[in-house]
Amino acid sequence: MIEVDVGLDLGTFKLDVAFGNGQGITALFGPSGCGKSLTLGLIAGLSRPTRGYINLDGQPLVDVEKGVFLPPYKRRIGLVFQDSYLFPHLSVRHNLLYGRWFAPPGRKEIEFDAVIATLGIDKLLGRRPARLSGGERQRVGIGRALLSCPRLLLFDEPLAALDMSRKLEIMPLIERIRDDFKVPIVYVSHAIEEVVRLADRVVVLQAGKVKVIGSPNEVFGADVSALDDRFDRSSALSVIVGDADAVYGLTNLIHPAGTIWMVGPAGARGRSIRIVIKATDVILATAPPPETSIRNVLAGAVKSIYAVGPLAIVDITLDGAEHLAAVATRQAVDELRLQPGSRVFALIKATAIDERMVDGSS
Ligand SMILES: Nc1ncnc2c1ncn2[C@@H]1O[C@H](COP(=O)(O)OP(=O)(O)OP(=O)(O)O)[C@@H](O)[C@H]1O
Repeated sequence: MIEVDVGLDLGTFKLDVAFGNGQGITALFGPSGCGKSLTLGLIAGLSRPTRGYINLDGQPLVDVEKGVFLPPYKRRIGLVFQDSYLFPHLSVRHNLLYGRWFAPPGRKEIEFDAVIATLGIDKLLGRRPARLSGGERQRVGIGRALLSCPRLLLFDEPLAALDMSRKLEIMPLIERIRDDFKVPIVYVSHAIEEVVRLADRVVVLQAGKVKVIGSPNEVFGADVSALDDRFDRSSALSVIVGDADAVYGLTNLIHPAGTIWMVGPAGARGRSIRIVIKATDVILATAPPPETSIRNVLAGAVKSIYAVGPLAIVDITLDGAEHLAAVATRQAVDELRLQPGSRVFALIKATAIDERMVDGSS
């Protein structure tokens, strides 16, 4: 486990963060320039903090006050970046075996064949990186990091350069790495869908400081004041997969506030998954609508209303206690006479929820 409590003074930018992780994936999330990559660099040992300490599994990696600084190659931390920086003159196999050099003697518990099988890269072993697609390069980069038998994996926007279908291929692999190899991961991203799908806990950074720490549901479903990026707000809901409608290609999801239909498959019936709903995809009503084309009606009560210019963010406590954020015009909020405590029905188009929004992990 990692314990971080560090400061870094770069003159124009000051970083001051404290957080820990557990098993699974801890996401560092926040807007561009908030300090996510700097934090990863401090954990990896690519730069030195100006104050504080970082411990990994109880071992000090850096402790400014005690003058401790373990060099990066002794930390047993694997790195995966947006671009994997594979050695162009080496085959995929030799790039992977390069990662092996960093595994400590007698500690090769992560096996070459298992990594190849998990990442589906057996057919690529003889190729040079120039002949790989972006998604394939990322798989190899992940494999190389994993084969060093790291105590921790750091991912810095690993999917940012990939298109949506490549992202959908790689995300389950990251989940399998978490589940099969049990290596804890610190994952930097500013893509909310990725974070909600992958993260077990989220550390939200803002202007170099930790703003909030919690599960995706707590962080993205919390008070609207928890996140500043208000017009990019989304909520994470935990649902159980119900029946699929093969004729129409829809899947029924069960939530205490109502049933939800989504487009496409969501995996096995009875599975617990998270879905993400953008605040701009939610329409508010004060009574359940009669006949409409809207499939999804979730019941709840207004918790708070936050006005920003002509718009308002309405934070709803759904029946069953999860939160859902909606964006509406202030005019609509006034006409509906919404105020904290008002009974409200959130209408969400089925097309707003699809397989991109589904957590495939559980
Ligand atoms: N060596 C440096 N000297 C001075 N300022 C720096 C240095 N490196 C980064 N910064 C600044 O520190 C801030 C945080 O940078 P960082 O790369 O951690 O952001 P980030 O949250 O990872 O952003 P992004 O999502 O865009 O990658 C930025 O304002 C950046 O300009």
